[in-house]
Amino acid sequence: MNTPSNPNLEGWSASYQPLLGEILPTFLPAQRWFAGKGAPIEKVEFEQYVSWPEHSEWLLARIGVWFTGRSEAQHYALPLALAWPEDGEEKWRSLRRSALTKVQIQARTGWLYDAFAEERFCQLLVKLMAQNAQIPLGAGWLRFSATPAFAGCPSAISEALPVKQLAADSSNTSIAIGDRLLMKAYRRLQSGMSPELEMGRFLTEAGFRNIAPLAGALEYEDGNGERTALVLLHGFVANQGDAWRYTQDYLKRFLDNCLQQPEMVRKADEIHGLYRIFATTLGRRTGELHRTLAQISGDPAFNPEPITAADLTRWLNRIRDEAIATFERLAQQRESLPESAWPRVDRLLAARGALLASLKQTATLNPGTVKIRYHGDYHLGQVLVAKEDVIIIDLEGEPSRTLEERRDKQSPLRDVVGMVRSFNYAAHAALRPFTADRQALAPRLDDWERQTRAAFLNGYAEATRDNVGLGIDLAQANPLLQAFTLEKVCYELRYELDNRPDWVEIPLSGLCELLPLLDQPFPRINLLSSPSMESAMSILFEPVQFGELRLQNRVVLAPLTRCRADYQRVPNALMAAYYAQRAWMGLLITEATSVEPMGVGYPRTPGIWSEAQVAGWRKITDAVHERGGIIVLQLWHVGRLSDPLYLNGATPVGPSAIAPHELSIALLRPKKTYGVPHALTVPEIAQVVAAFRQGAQNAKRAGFDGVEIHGGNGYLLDQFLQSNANLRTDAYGGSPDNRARFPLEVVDAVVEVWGAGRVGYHLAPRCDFLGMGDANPLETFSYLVSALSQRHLAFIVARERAAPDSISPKLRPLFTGGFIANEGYTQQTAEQAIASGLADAVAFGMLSIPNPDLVEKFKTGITPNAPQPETFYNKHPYLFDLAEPMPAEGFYESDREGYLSFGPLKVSA
Ligand SMILES: Nc1ncnc2c1ncn2[C@@H]1O[C@H](COP(=O)(O)OP(=O)(O)O)[C@@H](O)[C@H]1O
Ligand SMILES: O=P(O)(O)O[C@H]1O[C@H](CO)[C@@H](O[C@H]2O[C@H](CO)[C@@H](O)[C@H](O)[C@H]2O)[C@H](O)[C@H]1O
Repeated sequence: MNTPSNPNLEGWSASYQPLLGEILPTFLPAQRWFAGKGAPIEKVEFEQYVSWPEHSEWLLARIGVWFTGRSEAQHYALPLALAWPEDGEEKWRSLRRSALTKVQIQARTGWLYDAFAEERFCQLLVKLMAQNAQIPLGAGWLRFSATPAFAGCPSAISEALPVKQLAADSSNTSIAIGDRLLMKAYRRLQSGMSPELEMGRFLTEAGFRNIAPLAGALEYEDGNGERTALVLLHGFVANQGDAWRYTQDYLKRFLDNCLQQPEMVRKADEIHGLYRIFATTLGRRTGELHRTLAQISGDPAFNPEPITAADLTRWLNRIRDEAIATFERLAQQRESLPESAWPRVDRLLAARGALLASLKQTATLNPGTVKIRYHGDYHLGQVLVAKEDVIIIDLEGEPSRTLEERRDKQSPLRDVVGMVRSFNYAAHAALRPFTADRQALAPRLDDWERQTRAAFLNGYAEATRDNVGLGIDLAQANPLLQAFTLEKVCYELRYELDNRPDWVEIPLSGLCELLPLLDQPFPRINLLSSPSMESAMSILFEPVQFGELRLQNRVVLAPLTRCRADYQRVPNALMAAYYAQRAWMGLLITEATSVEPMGVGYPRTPGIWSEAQVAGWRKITDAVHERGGIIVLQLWHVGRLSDPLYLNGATPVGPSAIAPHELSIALLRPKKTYGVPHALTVPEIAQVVAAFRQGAQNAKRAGFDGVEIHGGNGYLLDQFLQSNANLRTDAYGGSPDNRARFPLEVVDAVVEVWGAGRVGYHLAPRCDFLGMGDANPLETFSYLVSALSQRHLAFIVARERAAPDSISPKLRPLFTGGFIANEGYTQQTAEQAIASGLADAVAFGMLSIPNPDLVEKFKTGITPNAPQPETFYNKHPYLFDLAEPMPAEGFYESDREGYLSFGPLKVSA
């Protein structure tokens, strides 16, 4: 290490130790440009310095910073200068922000400060560039240079232009030299070709008009000829601020207006005209930037190249590694984040495996575009608004990456994704101050975001349409976009964890919005219809707690008989895929699952009495949990709704020996009516209760989050409850409390296993299912629901189409747990039901079958696919032919139809 030789600086050499030991370790982390925030500093050293010829009080220093537990140091440029009392009060005041410490030199007391705050120092740098000067430093040289663009600013050296440091909130230090030049001083030093210098030269030479022209540079060249950029000089662009500020100001005015003039709300589509013009221009200029960078110039560092399979694999591996590291950090820092962020953090951590797995599928897809040099850290803050146009600045790439990574050619879609994410950031940030009106304003910001995104993409498409390498239809879902979005949001999350922990909610919600996309044939994202903030604000998407179950949203999968298990009633991999696809729903209630062999009444419905069944279900619960979903098993006994065909020749059982009146056996052809059941004796009733208890225990071993007891739809518990099927005269028949005795015994047995907070109950108060009827439904169901409430069950599902004669509104106040409405609901009526207090959540049955992405469809406003009833219960010709051999996987290929495959999912703008 050099030692200072200049006599004027010798005096403060006494300050080195405190400077290195205390002052710099405190000063550095407070600087926005310091990249080592959060890591404990072990030591700081001067690595190189030179005092300036003719200016002995200026020192150009390179410092090294070492961190505890890390082998690699970071290097920074920190030119230093001294100020004395005789420099005057005004100068002292102006330097305050840049001061490091007071120094005592001989008899004088002065301040040591960052020399970029010194006007004459900056002016001298410009002058030396104009002279293409060279100054020896250590074994190398400081090399100053000017480009032809500098010639446009001759006055910059002939006049002593005023120097003004721009706001400190930046990765580097930017200094305006009059209104002619903009000097950007790099702080963190990385040796190698500077991407910003290289890009600036290329684009300036190519005559691209929407950047600030590169005018000059200062580089250090070491003894081996390796260069490090220290300062860049650009032409100054008169501007109205950067596009981030411009957008925030615009949105603040818009939101204020929305509150003051609510009638504007209705006209939201019409009112962003001017902003849309801006966004279109931004898109067009972005496209033109990429077009210029995609020109064949003869410079191998810039020539476009096709994207190869090896590129894709490399990129996706990097995205995966970064995502893993990001999730790791998220897990470590969870506790330090605001508590409101925890549910999202937990959901993401639970779903990380599925998110990462989705990348594998993307690897095989050829995007059909070229790879080129690109901006690399593209967001609204990187664009200056200049008159009616935009100027793109800061072409240095993501500061946290190595120079080589930043100079790598990539898909320009990365920039497109960067800007689209920035619109989302802008909407979230604009909403932050409006805490009291969030609910009302969020949909308005959604409108704005959607319109802005579409205008930007249209502008981009217009500028790149006829370019063979770039012209890609962004309205078409493109799986690479999802991978790049994942990459970008992970970057944002790391950035916010390091710099602005109170902003982490923005990338966290960005990541959560990617989760529902995993279920599509291969992960797809459509920039024109990606999930929005409005959705996040809809009441359907608010989390809710039912007992011990925490639902991420209020869209529940209704239990649906699908007849896809094997002939031994063992759940298979097909079923695992089906449930995993729907893991994004707030709660999955499985298809009805019989607790004992006497409780079955349909072909290929699953059971939960055998070990093979427990193992089959375990695969399903694992698949759902891997995606962060929660799933409860519906425990079932069909009672009299069966046939000896399913029961090894035995007679079905019921409360009384009466058949459902002339009712045909479901699915059986040729048609046949249900027979008269055997009336269960009291000891037999106890055996059925025991079978439910055992089923509940088995469900626990199969990894479920809870169970739902099937007490509706005309099955055994409902047969006991309703007066037209129960003619008993013992303790299980007669009054409502007697008829409810057996269902409640089942409840108590199941609660013993699970605790009430994880048990739900299914009922059908309309009494019109499968031969049911009650003399006084309101009295009967009120009794049962009150009894369930006293037992503190987590939830009930009331299957009853909403109509003037519904009794659900009367039952709802009797139950203190979660009330889930069901049958025939649409998104709109579901929202109304929840908003009016009629329900806490809504279970969707038929709509969930052809729409595994129902939550996403609701969020994006895409019309759900229509149900196809002919495929509900499996159209396989051997449905009833138990002797027919089944493939080892436990399902036929044709079982997929209407179950896992629905053709391409509809995606519309
Ligand atoms: N050529 C220019 N003309 C005028 N102002 C500029 C110019 N370049 C940058 N700026 C201003 O300096 C700020 C920081 O520039 P930028 O290159 O983004 O620095 P950083 O790399 O530190 O983020 C910009 O937001 C803008 O206000
Ligand atoms: O300082 P840089 O311009 O190099 O960029 C860094 O800081 C940005 C924050 O200022 C950060 O951008 C993120 O926040 C923006 C809003 O403040 C938002 O518009 C961007 O979309 C979001 O990525 C950027 O990522 C970081 O590199």
